[in-house]
Amino acid sequence: MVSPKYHRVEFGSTLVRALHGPTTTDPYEEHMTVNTQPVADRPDPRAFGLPVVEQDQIPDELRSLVAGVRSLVEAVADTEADPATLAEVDETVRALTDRIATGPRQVGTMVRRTMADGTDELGTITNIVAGPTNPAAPPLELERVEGGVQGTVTLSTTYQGPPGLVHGGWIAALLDQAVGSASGVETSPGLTAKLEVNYRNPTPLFTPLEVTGKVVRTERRKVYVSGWIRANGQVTAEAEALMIRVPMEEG
Ligand SMILES: CCCCCCCCCCCCCC(=O)SCCNC(=O)CCNC(=O)[C@H](O)C(C)(C)COP(=O)(O)OP(=O)(O)OC[C@H]1O[C@@H](n2cnc3c(N)ncnc32)[C@H](O)[C@@H]1OP(=O)(O)O
Repeated sequence: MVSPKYHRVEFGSTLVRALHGPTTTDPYEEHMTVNTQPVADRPDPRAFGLPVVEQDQIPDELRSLVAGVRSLVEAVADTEADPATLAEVDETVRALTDRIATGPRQVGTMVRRTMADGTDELGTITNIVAGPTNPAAPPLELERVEGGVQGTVTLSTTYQGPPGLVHGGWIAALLDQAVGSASGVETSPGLTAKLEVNYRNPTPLFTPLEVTGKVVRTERRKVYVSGWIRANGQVTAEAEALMIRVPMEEG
């Protein structure tokens, strides 16, 4: 049973009121048996009023559009086209935006994807680091490894801080995602209470970055997780994080 405290959960500016805990007949629970955590100990987003989309149900056309818009953002960020061309493209982009603006999805819409090893993972569909429908996300696709998760991402100038380097805030964002995901798949989903980042070496753009999160230990709802970013085999940043799992018991 999800704690009453979490029957009111704020996701950004939206107050999500979950009126009922998960029901025992919910088919969603049957999909969660891949995880080591017993199904009853994992929260069902729908009990919080949050819809769940299956990642493989996202239309190929939307995936392609997301990738195209990501390329557009990169092209815009770096363009030196002449003003007449810019004005023409601006008008076209605005017209296209009007065509696809069907209204926002419900804030907090979740996506469930199955990792390569068969583990199910839940995330928000527009998550800024890994959301599959978010062109502003790099995106980082993490896979299960022993004790946590790992994935590779290559960042362009859209993520630039110092010349040729990834912005420090984005380094923290990648690490936050990795530790959050590691905690989620190894235990159950939670929120980051603390994230300490050590920037050991510059993190380069246009270079495959290996991003890792591994659970170190768990104490009740507290999950201690470490994270690393490596470029060309060298650690560029590391993190120590404390995740707090969504409570499943009263109190
Ligand atoms: C349906 C489910 C959906 C889930 C979606 C997941 C999506 C994931 C996406 C991933 C995206 C990436 C991730 C993101 O971007 S997460 C987004 C960034 N993080 C946040 O916004 C979190 C904001 N903070 C909070 O909401 C609360 O403070 C939390 C939830 C963290 C704890 O408040 P809560 O009232 O629940 O906890 P409690 O007071 O009962 O304490 C419990 C225990 O924890 C210990 N403690 C607490 N805080 C700290 C601290 N700062 N240092 C040390 N210890 C701390 C406390 O002493 C106690 O210990 P003990 O007495 O047991 O020893």
